[in-house]
Amino acid sequence: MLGWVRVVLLSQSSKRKATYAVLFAYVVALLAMLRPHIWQIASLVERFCTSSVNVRSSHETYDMLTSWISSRGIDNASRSHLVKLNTDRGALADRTESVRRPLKYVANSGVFLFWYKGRLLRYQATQDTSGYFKENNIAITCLGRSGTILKDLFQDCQREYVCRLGNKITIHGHSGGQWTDNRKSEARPLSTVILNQREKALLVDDMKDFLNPTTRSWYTQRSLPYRRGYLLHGPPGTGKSSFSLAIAGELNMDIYVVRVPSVDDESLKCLFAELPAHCVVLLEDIDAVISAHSRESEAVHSNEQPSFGDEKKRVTLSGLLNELDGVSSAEDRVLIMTTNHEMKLDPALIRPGRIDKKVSFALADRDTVSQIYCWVFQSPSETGADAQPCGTENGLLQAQAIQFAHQVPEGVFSPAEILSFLVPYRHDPDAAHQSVETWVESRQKTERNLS
Ligand SMILES: Nc1ncnc2c1ncn2[C@@H]1O[C@H](COP(=O)(O)OP(=O)(O)OP(=O)(O)O)[C@@H](O)[C@H]1O
Repeated sequence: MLGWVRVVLLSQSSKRKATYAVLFAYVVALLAMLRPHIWQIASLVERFCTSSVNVRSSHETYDMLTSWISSRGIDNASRSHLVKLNTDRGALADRTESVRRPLKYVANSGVFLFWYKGRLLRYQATQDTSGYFKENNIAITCLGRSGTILKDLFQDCQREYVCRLGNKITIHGHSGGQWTDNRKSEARPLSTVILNQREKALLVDDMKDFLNPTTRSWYTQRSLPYRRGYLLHGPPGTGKSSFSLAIAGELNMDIYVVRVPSVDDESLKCLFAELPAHCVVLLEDIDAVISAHSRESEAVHSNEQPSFGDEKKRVTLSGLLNELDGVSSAEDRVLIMTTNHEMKLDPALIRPGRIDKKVSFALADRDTVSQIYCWVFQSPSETGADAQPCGTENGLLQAQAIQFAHQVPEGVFSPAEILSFLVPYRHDPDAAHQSVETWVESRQKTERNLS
């Protein structure tokens, strides 16, 4: 700096030299005066002359941003990294046998600068701690009051991320009132969920029709709330959850799964407030909701006073209805509820408008058993996304499937039970035929002993 000043002064006339010297002295004096206030000035500049975008690690946008940053090695400059298993969809697809659990390094704390489209941006990673819960945050900041460059950056991150997703959907779980893990999973083909063909086609068409843009404007023109609810009911292991995940893949929508027994009104409210538009919401085991009536009768019939800490908070019917009917529900979401106990549901919960279509998932009949058989034993070339179990092209397999289905009593076993019997015999169908009768007898004997 001083060298530069010397060069400038030497090349000028003596009158100019004096002017520059005075100017330089003023600048130095001004800087010296401002020195004690340098942090206040920096914070004022930050407050009034910058724009920023924040992302939280519990949101998928965090994955989008960190993947974009890491793929360009921008965060190599950071000296503190968080190491995670890389569950990005692209990373899973690229995964080789030798790297079964690819690692991903994300800048964990600290600040660094990087260039994007000719502008200098700041990356700042911090960690928020509230109680036991820790969350990483990233703020991207640019100079200037317009955040357009940041929006461009996030659009780039999103484009790249969606490109890598391919055929995968994100399954969002939750911990209490916060969406936590977002598992990326290859969309399960609908053909692998075995259900009465006609019933399945009607249900899928209904959902697709609901999501059609013309349907949306039809609802809007008539001021009807644009939502549609489905109730999938039936015994455990009949494919209700599997169908919900498969339909999310078919509709190319992410799915948000709420385990109703593990939330209360407050956490349900937080979860619904964070739901995006255009997604599938799956409320599992909806019969765990308690109505005001059942609360009262529980209190009357219980002789024991609940001791301190015994009381487990649950979702109340009114709490759930508030969320279903509330402002945050009026988006193009497909709402699916599942239950093993349809008869226990309060009529208010399943009235038309909240539940528009009910579908029964039953224990396996002959047709279901033979479809499961074909699905297990058909060759890999026949198990593509559009493959139908028991396609007419494989006559021998069909005949064996029908024979097997006659060895299993109808309406007794769930598809999950039949699958669990067949899978160990997947390379030996003859052994499956020989063992099935003994298996049926032993299962029925166990059932009799239990009842
Ligand atoms: N109809 C079906 N078609 C294909 N697979 C099925 C079907 N039913 C069950 N399965 C298999 O059984 C397992 C359990 O199924 P799933 O969780 O979908 O049942 P569920 O009805 O949701 O059970 P629960 O009521 O206990 O939640 C899954 O691995 C699934 O692949």
